[in-house]
Amino acid sequence: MTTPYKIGVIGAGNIGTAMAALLSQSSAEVWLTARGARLSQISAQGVVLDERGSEIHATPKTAPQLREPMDALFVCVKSQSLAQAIALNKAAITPETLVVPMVNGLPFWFHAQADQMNAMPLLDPDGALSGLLRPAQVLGAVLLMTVQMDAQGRATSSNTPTLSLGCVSSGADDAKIEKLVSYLDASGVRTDVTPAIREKVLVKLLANFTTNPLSALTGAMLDEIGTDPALRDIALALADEFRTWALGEGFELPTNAWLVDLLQDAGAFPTSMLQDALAGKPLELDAICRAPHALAAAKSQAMPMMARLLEALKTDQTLPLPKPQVEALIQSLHRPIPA
Ligand SMILES: NC(=O)C1=CN([C@@H]2O[C@H](COP(=O)(O)OP(=O)(O)OC[C@H]3O[C@@H](n4cnc5c(N)ncnc54)[C@H](OP(=O)(O)O)[C@@H]3O)[C@@H](O)[C@H]2O)C=CC1
Ligand SMILES: CC(C)(CO)C(=O)C(=O)O
Repeated sequence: MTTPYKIGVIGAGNIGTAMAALLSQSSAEVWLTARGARLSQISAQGVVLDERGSEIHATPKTAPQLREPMDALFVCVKSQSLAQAIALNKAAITPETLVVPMVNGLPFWFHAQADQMNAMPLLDPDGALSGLLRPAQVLGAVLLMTVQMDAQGRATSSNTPTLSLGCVSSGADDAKIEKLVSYLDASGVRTDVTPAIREKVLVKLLANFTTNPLSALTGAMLDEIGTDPALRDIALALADEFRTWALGEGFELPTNAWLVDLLQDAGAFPTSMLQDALAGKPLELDAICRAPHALAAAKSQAMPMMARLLEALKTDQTLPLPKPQVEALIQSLHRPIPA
């Protein structure tokens, strides 16, 4: 008997549920981890993904944590839970396992080189990620997919999943990556392997940095941020700050005209951070906002607009803010920044 190709998916939220359902369409043995009531639910009923009207039902193997080595691991938790999730599932990770963190924001591996992770403090606070993972086994990922799960645990995806993968350092095993891509292809996940994964991450992060905290504070949808002059000015000031930092890192990012088109075309879509704010969940502020802000500060580049938004997000008020407070905030964000 041949040994099956084993893929672990950590976290049965929006993305993990969708990935487990899709990957179960290939011949891989798929494991999905969850906790509490969600673990009981997926163990009893499997997972369901509605992909633009066609339903995928799948019954991946389920567990609270993985206890055997995997060929590949997709880590589908929020960025602030990444280190803890990797540590909890370390039995699944051998030096041969490909590990794909599927999280938004600046990745912990962004400054990885050959055999050194050089992880960023805010993104790997206790060094767990650098301690457990070799740079050559980590694949950077940019996932273009919009998934939302209802109270019954049924996930709905409104677009065809598109995934860009890329090695984060030299020394990666191309044959292993090709094999993983063949399972993704068989799952209906359109995948490309790119040498420009850092640039792709920054292009997506440009959109997240400029819209996510602003939407969480104001409740604005993407098209509103792209259309309302007061909100758009704030978003474009944030884009200028982010673009300047990225240029210092060696990456030239798309223009403000590109960003405005993207926002206007997105329609009345709530950012992932606004969705979290509305659900009372913790926000991915470290990976999306604080880490770029801290890296810029380390190079003596101020990000005054982001600093003001982070200050506004420090309060323990319910988000989004009530309308009068939103108006006051927008006015204050338009005041000149003191020298
Ligand atoms: N939703 C989307 O359309 C998109 C999301 N992303 C990004 O993908 C990442 C995941 O997002 P999303 O799926 O929406 O987030 P969710 O909050 O829906 O899912 C995260 C899941 O991880 C679970 N989890 C956390 N820690 C563990 C653990 N140690 N063991 C098992 N499960 C754990 C959570 O469980 P519990 O509920 O128990 O905490 C939750 O079910 C984020 O970085 C997001 O920004 C990227 C593109 C699109
Ligand atoms: C839609 C987009 C690009 C907006 O920032 C996003 O990825 C998010 O909200 O997480």
